Amino acid sequence: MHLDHDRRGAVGGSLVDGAGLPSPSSAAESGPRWQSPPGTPAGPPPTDRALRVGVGGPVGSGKTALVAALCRVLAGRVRLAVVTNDIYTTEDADFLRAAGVLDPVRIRAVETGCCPHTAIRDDITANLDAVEDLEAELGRLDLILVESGGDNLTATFSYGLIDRQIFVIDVAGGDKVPRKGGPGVANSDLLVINKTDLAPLVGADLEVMARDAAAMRGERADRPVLFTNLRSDTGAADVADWVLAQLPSPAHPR
Ligand SMILES: Nc1nc2c(ncn2[C@@H]2O[C@H](COP(=O)(O)OP(=O)(O)OP(=O)(O)O)[C@@H](O)[C@H]2O)c(=O)[nH]1
Repeated sequence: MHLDHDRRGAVGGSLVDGAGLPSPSSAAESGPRWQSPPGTPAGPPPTDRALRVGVGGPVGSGKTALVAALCRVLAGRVRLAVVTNDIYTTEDADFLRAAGVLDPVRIRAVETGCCPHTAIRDDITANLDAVEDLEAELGRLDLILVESGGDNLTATFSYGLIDRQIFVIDVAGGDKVPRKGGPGVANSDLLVINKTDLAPLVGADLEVMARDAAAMRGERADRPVLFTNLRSDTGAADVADWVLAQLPSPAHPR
């Protein structure tokens, strides 16, 4: 398989056959240290409340761009709301409101005042309050996206807050990032590798990233890897399809 710089694909899933990929690099060959033990993938989707999907990843990887893209695709198809997290501001919520991707009343900002991972993993109270407030005010929802503040490769969500988690990394840091591993790269329900348009500028090899991500994640069909270029929305529809596939039943109209 050849991944050109503007093409999205998947490994560990059904969208791209990883059979033609080069063999794992030596770093990945030693085996993922963060791979989920058998039996710990996300459970069945809830049927009595909205599906909660966390979007996490390093600073600037494209989490807000992905949430905006998902809102553009999904807002007309499901009853959707968004919670954003920033440390000291409401920057991401303000961006989404200004972009007009979702009715502003459906967007709630959490100011964590602390390291982003604390608010999505250690003390999830503020985020749970925001999610429950949205559900109380807006009535039955199908989907709530919870965007974490930008953190690092160790930051993942508590499954007490969300039902599925998307981890977003980007190409700008070089093609070494997937083989550095960490729980987001190895264990997230969906790994998104964004900014494929920057690959030629930073000398990143997308095939290496695909191969190392697959090695870290164990090439599980239920936990794919998708490549995106959110400058041009390339791949966003595939992420949206993955999100829709997590819902318990056919999406309700808004
Ligand atoms: N070239 C390029 N730029 C992108 C892409 N996706 C996002 N960006 C830009 O990258 C910057 C950071 O994007 P955000 O979506 O704000 O990233 P984030 O992960 O939400 O950032 P934090 O919340 O600060 O951690 C912005 O200037 C985006 O316009 C992409 O696919 N390609």
